[in-house]
Amino acid sequence: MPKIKDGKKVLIRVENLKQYFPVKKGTFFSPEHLFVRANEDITLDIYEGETFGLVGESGCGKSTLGRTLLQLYDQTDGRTLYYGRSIEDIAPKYVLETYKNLDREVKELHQLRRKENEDRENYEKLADESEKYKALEKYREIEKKARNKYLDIVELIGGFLVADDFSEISKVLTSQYEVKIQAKEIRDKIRELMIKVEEKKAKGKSTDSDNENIDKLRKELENKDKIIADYETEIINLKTKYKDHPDFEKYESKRDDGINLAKLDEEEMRKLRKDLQLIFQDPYSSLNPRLTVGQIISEGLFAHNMFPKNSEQTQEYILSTMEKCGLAPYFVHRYPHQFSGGQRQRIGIARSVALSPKFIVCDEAVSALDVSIQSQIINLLIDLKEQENLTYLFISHDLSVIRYISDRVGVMYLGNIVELADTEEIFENMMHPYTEALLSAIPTTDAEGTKIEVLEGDIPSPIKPPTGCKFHTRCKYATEICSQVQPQFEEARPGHFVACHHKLNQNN
Ligand SMILES: Nc1ncnc2c1ncn2[C@@H]1O[C@H](COP(=O)(O)OP(=O)(O)OP(=O)(O)O)[C@@H](O)[C@H]1O
Repeated sequence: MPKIKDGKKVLIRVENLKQYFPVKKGTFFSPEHLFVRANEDITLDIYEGETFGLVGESGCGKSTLGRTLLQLYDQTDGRTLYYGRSIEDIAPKYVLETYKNLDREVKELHQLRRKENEDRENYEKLADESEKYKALEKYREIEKKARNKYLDIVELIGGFLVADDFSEISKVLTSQYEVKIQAKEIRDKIRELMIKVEEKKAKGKSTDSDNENIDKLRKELENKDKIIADYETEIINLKTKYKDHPDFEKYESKRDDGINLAKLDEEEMRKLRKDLQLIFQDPYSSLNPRLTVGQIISEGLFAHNMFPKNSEQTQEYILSTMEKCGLAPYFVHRYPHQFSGGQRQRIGIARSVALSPKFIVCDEAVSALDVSIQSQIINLLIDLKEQENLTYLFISHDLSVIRYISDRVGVMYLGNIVELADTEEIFENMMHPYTEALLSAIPTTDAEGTKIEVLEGDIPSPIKPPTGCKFHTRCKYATEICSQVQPQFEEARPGHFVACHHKLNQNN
């Protein structure tokens, strides 16, 4: 069940996301362990069916964010929740671990809460401004850690969090979940066998034994579902024990069935790969030159057991996907080198779309193409989004493309999203000085002779970024506080988020 916010379904929720890359510096005898802080403290929701545009100067961390959401990197910290499938469907093991170790998990949460309180009191006591700023940063770090831990637990157990003793709760939740994992494995097996049956049918082979196996598995599955329902009754009964606690409802309402992508193991993530796709900038390097178009598109279909090999049904599906992406049917046996850049990008798109994904990261997907071809590919992406109910994270340094395609836009600077709002709101009523500078740097025809403002100064190093607001070294509005305190990313107007001590256009 997808999460609903402001009447819209959330597909991906990112909270306090961090992605650091280690770099070694220093001398041989005293190596200094440093990190490129490519993404820092990113919090955002991506809604089902929207195109979320991401802009910012080169190296600010756009690609890293796209790839981290897809878990192509092991994220350093934070939560990435996916609502496109149910927990039941994937039955990830991390849920079982949480249920099994509830007691320990909740103890860790209490420890973090104590530390958070200590750090807050310490911060409130300090008089010296500079020390106070440092203490505030420290307190905010621990506050985030405690919050993430709290959500990791409460989203899975809800009102049970009020309990003093978790042994009974842990036992019943673990027992039920173990059966859910078994049920999920049976469902996977049935799906695999059904594909096998289709393949055998296409070759004219007998499928009797497979059909028998499928029937057996279906019966087994029915049994498992009954056991799950029995445990559910037990869980409901157990809840009555805690229902009168004053905090029960508060915690119960925090239940959430988003899949925490960062906690999935490789095999679980592999199953979700078909949902979460990436379209690259360079169509040349992303296609295997030794495979024909048909093979390129079918590779994923077979890997994910979506279609039987050698069947007419599969061929028809491949041809219809090609047609949707503007590729003629006779291209099916051709190799990538026989196509132009735009056509190759269409092949890359067809390969992704064939998997019926839910979310696609388009990383500079049109940047390598001629301008005339760019608009064809952008329009193809828009059409596909409507037809297939897709959701895009559209990364581009080209502001006019972003404005054209995006429903909402996030502006990144040195690893942080500094502003986020509806597209027109960003372009007409930007509140962050960086957005203002970025937008005024758009090359425009300067007919009235107005000065075109270009962002001055080099981008600071993401290894040792400036303290406080990272943009303060280049910001014309910066004051003392900007160099000391990192501004909070807050909702300044409905749906308009910004992290700045001196927000622009506040009265618009
Ligand atoms: N795998 C990696 N290992 C180490 N550092 C990396 C890695 N990937 C990216 N970085 C660094 O992280 C920072 C953000 O890079 P990223 O490619 O995400 O930026 P970008 O905004 O997409 O830039 P561009 O528009 O130039 O692609 C850069 O400093 C980059 O050098």
